[in-house]
Amino acid sequence: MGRTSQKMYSPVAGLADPLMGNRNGGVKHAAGKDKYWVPADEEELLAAAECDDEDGRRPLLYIAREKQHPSYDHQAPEESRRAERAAPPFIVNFDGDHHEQHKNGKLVDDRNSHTIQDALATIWLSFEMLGGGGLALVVRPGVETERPGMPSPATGGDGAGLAEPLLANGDGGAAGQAFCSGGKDKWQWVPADEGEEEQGRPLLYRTFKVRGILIHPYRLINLARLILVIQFFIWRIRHKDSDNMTLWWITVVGDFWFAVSWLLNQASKLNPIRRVPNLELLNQRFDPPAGDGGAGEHLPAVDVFINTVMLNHPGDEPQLGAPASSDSPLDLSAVDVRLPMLVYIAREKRPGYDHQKKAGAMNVQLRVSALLSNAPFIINFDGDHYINNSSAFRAAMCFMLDDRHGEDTAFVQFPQRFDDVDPTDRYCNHNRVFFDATALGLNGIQGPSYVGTGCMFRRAALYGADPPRWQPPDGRSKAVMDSPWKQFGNSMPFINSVPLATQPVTPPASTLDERLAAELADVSTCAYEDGTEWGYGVGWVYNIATEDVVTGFRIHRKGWRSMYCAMEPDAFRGTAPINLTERLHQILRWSGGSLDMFFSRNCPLLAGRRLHPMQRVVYTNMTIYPVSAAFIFVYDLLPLMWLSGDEFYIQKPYTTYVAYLFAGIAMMEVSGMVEIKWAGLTLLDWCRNEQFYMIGATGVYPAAVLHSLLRLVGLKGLPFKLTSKPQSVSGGAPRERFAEMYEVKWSPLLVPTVVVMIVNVAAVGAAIGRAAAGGWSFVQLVGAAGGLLFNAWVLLLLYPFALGIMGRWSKRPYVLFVVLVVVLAAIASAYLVLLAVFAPRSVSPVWMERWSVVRAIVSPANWRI
Ligand SMILES: O=c1ccn([C@@H]2O[C@H](COP(=O)(O)OP(=O)(O)O[C@H]3O[C@H](CO)[C@@H](O)[C@H](O)[C@H]3O)[C@@H](O)[C@H]2O)c(=O)[nH]1
Ligand SMILES: [Mn+2]
Repeated sequence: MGRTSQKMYSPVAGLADPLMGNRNGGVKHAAGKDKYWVPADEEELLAAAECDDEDGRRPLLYIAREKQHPSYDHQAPEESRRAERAAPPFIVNFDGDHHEQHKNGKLVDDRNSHTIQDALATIWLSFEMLGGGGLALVVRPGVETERPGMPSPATGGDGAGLAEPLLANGDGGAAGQAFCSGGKDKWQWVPADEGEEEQGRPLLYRTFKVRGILIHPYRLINLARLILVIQFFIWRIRHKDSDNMTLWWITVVGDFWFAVSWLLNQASKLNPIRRVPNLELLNQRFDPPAGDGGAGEHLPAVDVFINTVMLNHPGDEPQLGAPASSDSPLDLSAVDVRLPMLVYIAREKRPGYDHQKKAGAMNVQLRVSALLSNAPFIINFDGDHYINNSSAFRAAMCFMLDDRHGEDTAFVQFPQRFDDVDPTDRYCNHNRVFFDATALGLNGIQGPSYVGTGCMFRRAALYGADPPRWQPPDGRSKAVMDSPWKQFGNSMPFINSVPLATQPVTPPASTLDERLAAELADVSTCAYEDGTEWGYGVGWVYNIATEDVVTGFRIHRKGWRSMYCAMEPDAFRGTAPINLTERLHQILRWSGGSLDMFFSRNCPLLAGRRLHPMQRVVYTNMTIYPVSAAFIFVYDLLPLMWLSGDEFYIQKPYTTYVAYLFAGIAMMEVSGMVEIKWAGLTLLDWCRNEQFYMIGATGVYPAAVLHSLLRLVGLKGLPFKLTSKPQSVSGGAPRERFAEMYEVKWSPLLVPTVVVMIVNVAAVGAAIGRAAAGGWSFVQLVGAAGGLLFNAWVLLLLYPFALGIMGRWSKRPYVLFVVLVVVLAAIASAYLVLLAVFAPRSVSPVWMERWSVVRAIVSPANWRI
């Protein structure tokens, strides 16, 4: 398909000014490659949508830039059009469940609409599988009416809520001050940076620490627990007394591992830090409104990366937006608008080349954007996430541009928040404990880990540069300048762009001529990365299921910091898997990937001294945690003992052992209770977290351990599945709410947890049978009660799992209890019968008498009538 260069840049229907790259004008490409490259136009987009085979995907580049096109909506459902009209000027929304977002008219935060325009953003969409159906992108041009901290029509003239995004009620005032004093739910936090303020430096963000009345008891409890744990081990070693020494050893090792993993997990939580961006100050310093003399600098540019992968979308075809026309809902004639450049990339995929999934797509975006806009900052979103608070980009800028640690800050991570999770959050999709407690602990060290989406990066950090605080005195960053082609590949324009990526303000994007188009095509090929450091030392990291944690780790390892920014309304929101099996596969991917990282050259224990010692502890915990599950699994099966005829004790004196365990667990739980206070969580959030940990620990984490062992001996390991998302169906009958949650999808991953459940229920039944048989001493009774407590605890933790495998029945949870009681009664009586038959002496005479009656009735001798 030869195209003249003139045609290449001519407008196509649906876009006012698209610039399409194709490689035909290029000079670098061997003719043999041609079949992988096609001109990008509308028909091709449609054709590509139908091509969803994994290998041999053709690359596609589609560029629309600047001005004039008011709406670019792939789905263009009537609802979304209405929302567009109702909402203020500038919206970017990319989300798999677009329709739902519009339902309540609450598509995005509608109070401010400047983010993208102010930050001069460029948007890059990378299609893994051009499916369009679930993707909706609405880009609306900004109108010069409102600005954070200024009266805005959308907030009825009260811009205070914008100036202080962390104040839920918008009770503004000087940023940070009101946050700690006025906010009624924020009494837990006090300023921690007063000294810095005195030096008269402008603080683009404020730092808060937990109020002493909470944090001191918290630390004290954990110190006490540490002492208790040490005491416990001394006691156990001194009392090598057990009915079964093998089990004794297993439990000593197991308890020791639990102690270590508890320490790894707890240590990083002791100094939680919250940071609050001061948007008002940012606005004063940068881009002051017209009439202010215009003395301020401009905010740096941001490239916005969005990956989309469509899964199971039944025959949805992308629709390109309607051409701008007279009945367009927006009249832009009177406003000064600048629509960001919009680039669609479907990179080349070719048999024989590992496309490296998301990491591969990110790296192509990194290169293509370097050639077109080369913004010093990048923000990335998964296809299933969208922007919810348009002040978010500016909030991130507060951290990047602050005088204190700004230039050493590689990324600003926002929490992941989710829509359409059932209200009880049955499978802990919200991950509140991580995002509201753990992350704040990391914030007090070197910074939060990168979690894959909703994260603003400094481009140079992704290229492997050293942070200024670790740069050699001669000012040259070795990592970036040494033999650049070996690191970055052969594209000279790309290599030339690298040093410019650190400039605060990016020069205007280059003009898209034929040579550039060829270059863009070239950097999107599979072969481009051959023999380079892409995926290793440069960009997103390859060959791992959790590219996010590793990519963040490599950046921290170089000595960069990161910042955590939770704001209200949530900066970004996304979708989560609410089906049990999907959720388990998700955490299998995470835990398997994490363990792979531990056993790789990116092991945190191997990192150099630039990694903060406590940050090393954090990453060690983050990668090795699945190992605990091996022990948890064994412990969960210990109740099997109840089924054996004889009773025995793992550790004697048994009551002391139980007392230690009880005290240790109680202290841990109390510590958790204090933690939810300062994290602003509910008891339910916390319970769900405990429950889901146990669910993972019984089935998924052991599988992850198995996976890593397979990989260690050179096998392939387990295959990881992509998370499938709740599908939104446009039109038709309204779907059942959370239908996906009630679907039972069998998978081997469910089996171990089912086994643990059966064992524990059976143990309780047997214990009841035994107790009923009578003849127990007091000590035996106490032992039995302790055992029962353990069983009940395990079962309570597995409750959401039980609901999950009940499918639709879980809408009536009482069914579960009826079944439980019936099963327990059945097991208890069966156990009693077994005892009567095989060990009559251990059954009390009363039961034996009854038993003889029963036997007489069922005895064949009496069957004759
Ligand atoms: O071949 C692929 C696969 C995935 N993606 C993108 O990766 C995202 C993450 O996949 P998803 O199925 O949503 O998995 P989650 O478990 O929800 O993802 C979490 O965990 C991943 C690491 O396992 C991180 O990359 C994600 O950012 C993080 O949200 C998708 O939305 C896509 O945007 C691609 O671009 N290409
Ligand atoms: Mn996701």
